[in-house]
Amino acid sequence: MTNGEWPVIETRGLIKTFGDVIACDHIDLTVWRGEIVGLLGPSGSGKSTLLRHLNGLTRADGGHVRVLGVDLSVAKGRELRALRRRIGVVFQQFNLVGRLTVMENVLTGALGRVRGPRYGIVTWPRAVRAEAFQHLDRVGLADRAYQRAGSLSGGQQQRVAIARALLQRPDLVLADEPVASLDPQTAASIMDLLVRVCREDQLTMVCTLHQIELAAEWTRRIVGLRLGRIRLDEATERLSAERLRGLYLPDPTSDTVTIA
Ligand SMILES: Nc1ncnc2c1ncn2[C@@H]1O[C@H](COP(=O)(O)OP(=O)(O)OP(=O)(O)O)[C@@H](O)[C@H]1O
Repeated sequence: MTNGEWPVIETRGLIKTFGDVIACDHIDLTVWRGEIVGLLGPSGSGKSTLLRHLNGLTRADGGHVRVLGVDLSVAKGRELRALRRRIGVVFQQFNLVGRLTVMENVLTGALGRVRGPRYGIVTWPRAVRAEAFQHLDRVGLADRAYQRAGSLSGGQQQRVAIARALLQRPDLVLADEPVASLDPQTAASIMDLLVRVCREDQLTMVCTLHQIELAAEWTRRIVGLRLGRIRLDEATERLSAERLRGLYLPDPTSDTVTIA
């Protein structure tokens, strides 16, 4: 699919091995600006490894990875740090500093553009504090700004993590199983929030998920991995539940998934 825009993510022949294990096996993936992509596949199929390549945390053994115009096969140092500032990451375990307030956690999202160490909320520029507050409001936690982050529920902590990612003013959001630690109802509300803010801010998102139902409901396109290979890549509305479940069949020889 193309929409006349430039690709935010482009991998060509991406290979990553760990000893005998081929975690990424010739992955060709193009993601266009504004797309909301669900990355599915059984445990060990290579989802996290692929995501780590997109963030420049892992370097490919072969092939090319280009993200937001940066060639990650060669980028390092300042260029890599500048790229990472444009990528908001949302983790399964939220990765907040529990003893700090919600507001202080959100403000760390601006560390890439506000120089110097910061000790306490008032040392941050007023405009950044206002922006952080706006994002807290968007995620529904304006009234919790001065509460310790560690005292919040899992769903609330993930909302704080989303506000922190938004304060980065990212172009791309990478979400690695953002709802895996949450109960079904909270998981749905977090997916709703993530997709809503991405649409509002015209952000591109790649989100690994374990729940087929959530991917079917909240993503526009599903990329399915199995044994390090892309086994399906289609608009979500065209994918039947049966084909999606096929990704998870235990025996590869009985795999009924159509290779895209
Ligand atoms: N640092 C590493 N060292 C050795 N093997 C690794 C490393 N990282 C990943 N692997 C292997 O690469 C394969 C893909 O792992 P990866 O974590 O990307 O899968 P995944 O689809 O994200 O799994 P899960 O859904 O369980 O998180 C697995 O066989 C895994 O054991």
